[in-house]
Amino acid sequence: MSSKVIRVKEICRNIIAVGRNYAEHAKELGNPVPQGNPLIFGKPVSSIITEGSIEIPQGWKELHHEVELGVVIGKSGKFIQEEQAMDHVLGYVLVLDMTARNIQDQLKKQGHPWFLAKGFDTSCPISNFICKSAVKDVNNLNLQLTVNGVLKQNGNTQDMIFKIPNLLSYISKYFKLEYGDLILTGTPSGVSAVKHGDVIEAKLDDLVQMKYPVIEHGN
Ligand SMILES: O=C(O)/C=C/C(=O)CC(=O)C(=O)O
Ligand SMILES: [Mg+2]
Repeated sequence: MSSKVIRVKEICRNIIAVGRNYAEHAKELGNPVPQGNPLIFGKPVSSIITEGSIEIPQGWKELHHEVELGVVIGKSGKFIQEEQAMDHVLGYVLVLDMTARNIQDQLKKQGHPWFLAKGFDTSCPISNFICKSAVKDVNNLNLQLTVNGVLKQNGNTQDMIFKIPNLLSYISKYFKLEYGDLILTGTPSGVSAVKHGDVIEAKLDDLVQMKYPVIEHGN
């Protein structure tokens, strides 16, 4: 499998995202750290981009970057046991869970879903695929993100509250995981707003890096 190029955008049929999975990020937004079960939400597959620009819808003011480890499912499964969960992983991608924070805050106040704030076109830029066998320890991967060369996020997967086997086991109780599905595992602290003309660069250890310019419609 390692020699095969996997195009995640072409095989992905469902994106399931985890929120508040790093305590420092939950705290920086004034949110409680999840107790018991992970916080789950969705993004549409149409939000994935693999090249081009992140496009801010016209007039949106507070678009935050969230760098995250994405897990790509290789084997379908329902009610996956934690002990077998890693057998269902094909590999990984680096992901930006772009989030319109002010819109998310309004939606939260109204008790509405976050879908608009997190699911608009271009809100899920991803890197090239990384084969599972290329990753020595998925629980010790550095996630870094810069905006215009300035370091904003610098986290490590060792700080995830819910680790990958736990997440896959929990999610698969309610959603049958299929080949190509993408699981976003949450962002470390340091999220901040970007604007037209900014350039976001992110890297996952020395495994992969990616670069996305930001544009706003109407500029
Ligand atoms: O609850 C909030 O205000 C915000 C939560 C998130 O955006 C969660 C994430 O997407 C994350 O932690 O990565
Ligand atoms: Mg996120």
